[in-house]
Amino acid sequence: MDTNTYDVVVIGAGPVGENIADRVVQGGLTVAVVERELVGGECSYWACMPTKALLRSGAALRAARQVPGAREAVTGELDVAAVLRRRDSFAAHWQDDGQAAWLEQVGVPLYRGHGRIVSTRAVEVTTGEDGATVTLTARHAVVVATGSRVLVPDVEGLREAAPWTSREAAASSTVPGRLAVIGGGVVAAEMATAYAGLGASVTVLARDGVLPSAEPFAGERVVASLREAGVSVLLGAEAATVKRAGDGTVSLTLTSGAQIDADEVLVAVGRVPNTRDIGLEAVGLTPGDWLTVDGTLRVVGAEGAPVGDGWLYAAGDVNRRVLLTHQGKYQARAVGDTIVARAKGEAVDDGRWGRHAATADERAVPQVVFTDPEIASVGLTAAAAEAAGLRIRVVDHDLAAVAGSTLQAEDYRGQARMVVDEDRKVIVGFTLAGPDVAELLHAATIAVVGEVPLDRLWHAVPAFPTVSEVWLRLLEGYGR
Ligand SMILES: Cc1cc2nc3c(=O)[nH]c(=O)nc-3n(C[C@H](O)[C@H](O)[C@H](O)COP(=O)(O)OP(=O)(O)OC[C@H]3O[C@@H](n4cnc5c(N)ncnc54)[C@H](O)[C@@H]3O)c2cc1C
Ligand SMILES: NC(=O)c1ccc[n+]([C@@H]2O[C@H](COP(=O)([O-])OP(=O)(O)OC[C@H]3O[C@@H](n4cnc5c(N)ncnc54)[C@H](O)[C@@H]3O)[C@@H](O)[C@H]2O)c1
Repeated sequence: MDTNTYDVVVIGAGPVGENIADRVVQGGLTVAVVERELVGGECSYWACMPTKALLRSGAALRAARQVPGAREAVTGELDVAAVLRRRDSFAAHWQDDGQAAWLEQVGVPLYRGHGRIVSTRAVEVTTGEDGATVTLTARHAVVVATGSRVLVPDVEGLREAAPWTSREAAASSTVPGRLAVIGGGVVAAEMATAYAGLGASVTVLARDGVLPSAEPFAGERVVASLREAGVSVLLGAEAATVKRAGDGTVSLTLTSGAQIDADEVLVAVGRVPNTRDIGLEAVGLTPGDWLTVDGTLRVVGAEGAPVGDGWLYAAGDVNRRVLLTHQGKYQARAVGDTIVARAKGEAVDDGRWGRHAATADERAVPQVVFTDPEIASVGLTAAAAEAAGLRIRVVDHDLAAVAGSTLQAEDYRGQARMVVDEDRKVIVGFTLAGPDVAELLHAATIAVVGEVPLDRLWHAVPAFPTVSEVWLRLLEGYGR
């Protein structure tokens, strides 16, 4: 038997590629994984984990300062070196031995190198700097899980100024004195929060506002608290030119003519797919494009038909459905099980909420933005629900007006919003803004995914005195 032939070949060992391999092995097929950097991908080393570690100490300090008794015990500021050390450990010191060992343990061969599709079901891996290659052949499927990287916009001088991307922001061993941030999305909001907490003087150029795709109150509360923390948030501001001087200072000239000087500039205006050099031309697709997929995550061409006989799949960031680790891993479970089912000639259950469909990607995506306050949301915002043609009713409640919140912290500030589909009497969207609301989100996710009728939710009684009592207040606000 050709030892380079497997049932499935996965290109990319980020969180998504790892989980695809796991499902395929669980299903009794063989699989090989190709990775050119670190097993674990962006999330483990330069995204979710290190950034949340950078944010967590500041959040813990704020929480302690909001509770009399604990407040008095806090006698200093953040220990920056200790925060960075903890971050380093959460990034596994940028070593992937642990995750590579896991692949070995579950019986998945790892090919280290750059993977490129060369023909139907064949992936060539360039394994070393000498250009040595090995070709892997898949009996059933190839899955592209190559993720995404930062988008650097065409701002004059920006590339030459060697800006920070999310990678440098996540992994820096120093805190710049002055940090300018271009962008107002999730990365910009979280990194402005983290670096302000670590002592940097931060300016945010939020051309399109802060967290513009969330409920408006979310962005407003984050802007207010960033400003309270000393961050200069310039709404509507856009960089026109960027220049780094010999002493390292970066000068940004805005379209308004104003100038901002900083020690580093972080660019955080979105992502592009890692598809430039993966052999898409070999299957009639355009290198550099996001991959479009059908309901079972098979890559489709311009006409909407699967590539070839449907042997090519794409999951995670690279298909642009949802750029979040947990949704990518959810897709991984679906795609892994689908490939196994098709290989065994079993029926594929790709109907709405079917075992092989990633239905939640459409209308039930949970996300937590770890700013101050935390923004936890699932499903549609009111604006998105209206744009989707739903007849909705919005119910808001002040999170501070719940017994559990008053106990949680002095001067607790927050807001909750429930978006109800009036025709079906179910929740289609839920957003919480407040300290420590992240862990409240899953209840809302279950209500949205389960399409639990409002009159049944009255029987889901929140414990007293918890912040979850906001559920009762929202139902009372809606009326019985
Ligand atoms: C700063 C930041 C913070 C984030 N925080 C969160 C968060 O808190 N929660 C959350 O859910 N999401 C978060 N995300 C998003 C999350 O990181 C991504 O959604 C997730 O990493 C996508 O996983 P993936 O496996 O699709 O891609 P990736 O993690 O990008 O992994 C792809 C892998 O493929 C490899 N690869 C690429 N091309 C090739 C090739 N040709 N050959 C071989 N290997 C290749 C890469 O080296 C990489 O290891 C964050 C993103 C950023 C930028
Ligand atoms: N906690 C989390 O879940 C988390 C944290 C970080 C990142 N992520 C994920 O990573 C992805 C990337 O995050 P991101 O913040 O880079 O992207 P984003 O899409 O969240 O935000 C980018 C922002 O930049 C703005 N923008 C676009 N082009 C611009 C330009 N030329 N000049 C100025 N502003 C411009 C957009 O209006 C948008 O608000 C997101 O999809 C997000 O889901 C998730």
